[in-house]
Amino acid sequence: MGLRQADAVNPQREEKARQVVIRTEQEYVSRVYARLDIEREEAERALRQGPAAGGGSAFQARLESAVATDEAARRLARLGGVEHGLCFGRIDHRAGADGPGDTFYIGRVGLRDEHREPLLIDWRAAAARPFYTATHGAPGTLARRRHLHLRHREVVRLDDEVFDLDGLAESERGGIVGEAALLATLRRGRTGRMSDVVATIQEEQDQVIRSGLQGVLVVQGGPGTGKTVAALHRAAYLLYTHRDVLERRGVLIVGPNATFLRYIEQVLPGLGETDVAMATLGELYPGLKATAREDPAVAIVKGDLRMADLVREAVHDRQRIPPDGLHVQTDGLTLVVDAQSCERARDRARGLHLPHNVQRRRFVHDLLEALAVNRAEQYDRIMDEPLDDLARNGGLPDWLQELIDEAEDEPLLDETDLRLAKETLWRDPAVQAAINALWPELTPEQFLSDLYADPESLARLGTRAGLTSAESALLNRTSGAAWTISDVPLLDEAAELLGKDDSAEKARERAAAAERAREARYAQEVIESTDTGNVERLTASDLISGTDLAERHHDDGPPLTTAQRALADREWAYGHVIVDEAQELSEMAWHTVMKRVPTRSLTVVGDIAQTGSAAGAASWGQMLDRYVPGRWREQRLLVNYRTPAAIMRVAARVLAAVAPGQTPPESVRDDGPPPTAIAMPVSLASLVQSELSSIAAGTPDGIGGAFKEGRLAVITSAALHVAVLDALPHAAAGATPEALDSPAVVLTAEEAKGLEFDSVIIVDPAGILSESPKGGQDLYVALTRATRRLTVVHDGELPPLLADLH
Ligand SMILES: Nc1ncnc2c1ncn2[C@@H]1O[C@H](COP(=O)(O)OP(=O)(O)OP(=O)(O)O)[C@@H](O)[C@H]1O
Repeated sequence: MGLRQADAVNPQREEKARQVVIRTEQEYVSRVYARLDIEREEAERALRQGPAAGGGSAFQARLESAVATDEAARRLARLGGVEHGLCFGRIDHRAGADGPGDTFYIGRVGLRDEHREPLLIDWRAAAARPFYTATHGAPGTLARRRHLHLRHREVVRLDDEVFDLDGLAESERGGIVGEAALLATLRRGRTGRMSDVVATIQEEQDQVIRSGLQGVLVVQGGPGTGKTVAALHRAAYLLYTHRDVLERRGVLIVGPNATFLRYIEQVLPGLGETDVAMATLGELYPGLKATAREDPAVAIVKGDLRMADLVREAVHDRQRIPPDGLHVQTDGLTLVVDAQSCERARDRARGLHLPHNVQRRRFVHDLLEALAVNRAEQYDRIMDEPLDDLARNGGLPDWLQELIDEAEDEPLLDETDLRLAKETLWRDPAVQAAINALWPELTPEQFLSDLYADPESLARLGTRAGLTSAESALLNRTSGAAWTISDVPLLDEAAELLGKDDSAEKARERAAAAERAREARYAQEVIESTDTGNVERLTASDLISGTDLAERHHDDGPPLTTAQRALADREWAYGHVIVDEAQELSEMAWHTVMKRVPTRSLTVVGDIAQTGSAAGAASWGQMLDRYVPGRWREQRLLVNYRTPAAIMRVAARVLAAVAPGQTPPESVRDDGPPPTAIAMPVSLASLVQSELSSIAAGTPDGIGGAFKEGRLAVITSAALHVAVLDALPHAAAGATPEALDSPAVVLTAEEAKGLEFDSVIIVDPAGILSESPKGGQDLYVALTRATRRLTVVHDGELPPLLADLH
């Protein structure tokens, strides 16, 4: 990692030199903050004042106001998020023959001074890259990398890595100080929220973060290797580097659950990005928040790709032909359309290759036409009856016969007659009911609910989709049961195949489109002519397109961000999608995710060894080859930044049993007490109390104080869950976003996924192992959540996998 302690040759002289260097850096950092304040004030003023008064129409005034407000609000949001640790690094390039090398300060945003000279380089800019990539073996042109540690706006410590002492100017050679910045960061107490690591990104992570936008990047890494945190920094980097595409199309981050999203939600704002869509899998179908649990056996079936065939078969099955033709009673007549005509209408509608509800319009029209013609024929026959009698009795004069013959050559209904007849028929509830029974208009929810509740259809259609009868039977449930996460891809698939008959809506939209295009053109002109002051446009969130703006401000009400619009639209195509804990996604879930990103620009982050979901991935190829055969690239992260080595040694034995091919990541931390095992009976409340005291006692932060932060989790088997909760009345229960704020929380292994705690108490490891087919993975996840302390509480013998515990 290239971290190096300073040699303390003469402590007094070192200290003095250190103080001088800190003072110099303080001056610079104060300038940077002063600049930030000025830019914030300017943005606030712009927001308060709105646009300069000008002539023009009311619309023009509204739009100008919108442009200025939008611009200022974005600047403020961006500048507001970067206060903490604004400037965290400095790089000094080697001096050359023509003079001293360049020095750059690296920070969360780019800032320029009043002369437009760079004051702070955005960490994502190319000029900042050596800060992350230089190593002692390959320092490039760097002479030194310096980490600046701030408390509020005060410089409290510096960590230097010197690559080339000769390459530094004379005045810079003294005062090389510091403890490894990375280790200092890692030793901090947990706060219940993930924070960004922009100051200490490691080289292997930097490669992930700055990997190209195109294609599928898989980031495979063991627990604590920084997959999540690297993926979030990658989102910020991609938005910065490809803002044209990504700001319009948006970036989506898919996380395993709402708690996890809450856990990571501060990272992107801290990096100056506030406009990224975040959703759980259960939220990918707009309007639904599916959280209900699914039986693992059912989840396996629902996650299988054959379900897409079942949904298709079931949609087709709702397009029916009456074997004896259609018979409808109306106006005292029985109208009839024979089976062949119904079949022709169905095939014609299907031939459109459009979604069910859209094809239905064609089918309804054709059947109404057939009914109208049949009605006209019946009327015709009734009218003709007296004449037929006359003809039979030979009483029909020649002139009348001629007239009748001529009329027979005419169509029964002209175009207008036909349209009116269809309209009249459609108003008759009996006609509507008869046609709806053959080809109903369906919502995805109604459709899927009906299907689940119909064992006969499930069995029949399941066979066509390649399901066994046992698998089909597992899908059966009562109508109205709560939606589960495994239902979401099926609802999504149904929505895709059913579509919406939005012809009326479309007509209205077309009428409005011309008007909007005019507004967009004008908005673009306003943007181009708006003076944005001297804030450097360094982050993606600063720019908005004219079309965006016209759309945002078209309706009254609060403007929508790209992320908000994208999340509300099932058919939104994102510019990039990041999937975290991606090993948990089923085939059907991938099917849904891939629909959201037709360009296949994805970052897939996970650990195959941690797959806990019954329908999850056994390998990345199993899930991805179908969509990007041989075209996904994999990057491995090999260093564990979370779990101390002593705990990881215990976890490694479990890993060897559950995923023999996988190597555990190497722990960068080697601190903390060895993990321990305690046999029941034990007072959980006292144990929790003493663990909380241990972590509150704090780890020195290297700055001089002790952290009052620190979190504890009790991870338990389902069997003992209730008993553990009873024993710990003050602990938060379950993975709720609020639980993150509690010092102690009781979780299952599944709920603990992706999270971390200073101290972890695992209760009933044997229970965790036996409760699910992937119990080994669950135990591995539980063991690797601790950043400092691990205690295992067991009943009876310790499982042999944990024999290494004291
Ligand atoms: N470069 C870094 N500098 C400082 N801290 C880091 C760095 N990389 C990772 N960390 C810290 O290590 C911990 C683990 O990171 P993260 O949760 O992203 O790992 P993960 O690979 O997603 O883990 P898991 O698979 O167990 O969920 C976090 O506290 C994170 O802040």
